[in-house]
Amino acid sequence: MTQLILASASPRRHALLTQLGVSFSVQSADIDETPMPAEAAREYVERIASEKAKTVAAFYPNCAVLAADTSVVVDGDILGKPADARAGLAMLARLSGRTHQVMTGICLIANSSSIVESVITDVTFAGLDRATCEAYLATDEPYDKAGGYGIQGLGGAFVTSIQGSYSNVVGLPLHETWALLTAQGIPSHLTTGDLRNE
Ligand SMILES: Cc1cn([C@H]2C[C@H](O)[C@@H](COP(=O)(O)OP(=O)(O)OP(=O)(O)O)O2)c(=O)[nH]c1=O
Repeated sequence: MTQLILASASPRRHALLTQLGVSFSVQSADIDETPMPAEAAREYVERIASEKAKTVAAFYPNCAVLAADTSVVVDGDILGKPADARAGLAMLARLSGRTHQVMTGICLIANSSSIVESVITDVTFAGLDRATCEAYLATDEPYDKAGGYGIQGLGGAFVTSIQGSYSNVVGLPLHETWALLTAQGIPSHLTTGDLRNE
């Protein structure tokens, strides 16, 4: 059976793939994530996910490799991880009281082919005051997350509604990932009926 590698250092992605009951190992891919000039958000997350997968696949040609990239998108602008509290404050101010998109590109290299797709979730934030943003930025939660918030943590308090996949916001859309893996013959507990570890 083909071995699956998750090309990611993200603990959220590890937890989500584990949730699917898929056997995998982990190799992080360190790549330059700078957007190209005028690159559209969807192209960007798909390109970065592909580059992460390719980087790891080059070392493990006989394995299947899964990678993802998540960005927050507001008015077409791509928000990555805030470098510091000042950048985080600017991001939260842009997200306050409105709807933005969270886009995740996923790439699976398996059986000599590379498949890439992206999933979009609309996330609506309540209006945030400066003191609340500053209190949030004093925690360490925002700094390793696109857009400077985590819906699965304290940042969930800012979210009034979402439309689309929740797991996509956290970094790996479960349904689409499962469908991609299944199409390439990579089994999960759903294919094997093995729920003993759940
Ligand atoms: C919006 C949002 C993002 N995130 C996370 C998901 C991703 O891990 C991260 C975006 O950064 P990414 O560059 O997509 O991923 P990463 O650097 O964490 O991991 P790797 O490249 O090694 O796979 O933001 C949340 O955990 N919650 C949220 O609500």
